[in-house]
Amino acid sequence: MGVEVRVEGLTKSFGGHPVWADVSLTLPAGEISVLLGPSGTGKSVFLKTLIGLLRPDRGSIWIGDRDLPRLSERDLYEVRRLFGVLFQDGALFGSMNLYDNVAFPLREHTRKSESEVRAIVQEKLDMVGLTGAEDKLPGQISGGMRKRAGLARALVLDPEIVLFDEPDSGLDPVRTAYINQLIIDLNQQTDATFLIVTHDINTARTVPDNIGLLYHKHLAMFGPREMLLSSEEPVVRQFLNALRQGPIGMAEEKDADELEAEAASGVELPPLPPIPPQLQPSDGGQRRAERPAGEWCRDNGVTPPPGSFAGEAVASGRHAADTHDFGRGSVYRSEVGS
Ligand SMILES: Nc1ncnc2c1ncn2[C@@H]1O[C@H](COP(=O)(O)OP(=O)(O)OP(=O)(O)O)[C@@H](O)[C@H]1O
Repeated sequence: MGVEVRVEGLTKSFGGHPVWADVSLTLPAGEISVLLGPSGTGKSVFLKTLIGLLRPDRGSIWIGDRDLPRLSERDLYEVRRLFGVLFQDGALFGSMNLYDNVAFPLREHTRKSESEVRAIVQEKLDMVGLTGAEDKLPGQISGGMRKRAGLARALVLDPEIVLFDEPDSGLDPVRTAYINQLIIDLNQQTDATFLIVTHDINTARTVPDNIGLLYHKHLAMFGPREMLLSSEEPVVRQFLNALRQGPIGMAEEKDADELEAEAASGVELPPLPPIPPQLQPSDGGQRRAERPAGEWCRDNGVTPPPGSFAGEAVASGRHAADTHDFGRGSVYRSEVGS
């Protein structure tokens, strides 16, 4: 079972230049969260700070009663074992085959016998669909396979928190769809707490339980997926819908003249697109963290964008027979139409 990570007032700068300041958020135990933000807003720095590779200027990272930035090197080493990290390029050793790459953390950090190591490595390779590829070298396989091998290695010590640094970078849309499905399935199987840094809007819209957006040196918003996908907040709306209109410009923030010109031009923002269904585990089961479609909007009195949840009863076989859920979708459709 994953653990909650509570970040309070986290601030990081390099040479007096702030990357971000006063970031506070909670990664709920066992849930999938996505962190978005324009290039250079410090998403990778945030991941590195979470695992203690970078020290923040101020603030706390609570895991249970332990505040990571305040731990001694020795205690930090212990806490790091709670984390599994999928680095952008998989960070595999080029001279080792996949088996030895995945076995590496077990041989390095545990005293397991080679037969125990073998059982665990086979299990993890199977989880990511790489059974049979044990003898391949990283250079002999595709980028998508390298990501999956990196993921098997990130999971080998049964982490409670898994960090993904751009799991979709360099992948084509089909491979990205596969890796997204794998992330959902692994979350179902492990119940670990997942944090994904990505630029892929489709991933952000369909995979996570929560979304956060870093912008202009602070956390613009963090919350349940439906909250951000129904938000009218300009920067959230612009980013999650990949629009040119809004406060984010080519170099990060538009200046006052650009914004004024945009307002004067009378360009109307397109309406918010429907909230798409969240990806479901491929075995037809349920993730522990999963919430019924539309629940957040309903509980918070938010009318979702027109067309939201309309396909839910069809998209997920599980809900098809659930007339209550289907009824809820219908209510939204009629509310929206009225
Ligand atoms: N070790 C470091 N020393 C000094 N500056 C750094 C260091 N690491 C990162 N930075 C700076 O911090 C800022 C944020 O970088 P980071 O790589 O975290 O952004 P990002 O949001 O992950 O970007 P991208 O989406 O392009 O990957 C950048 O301006 C970068 O140059």
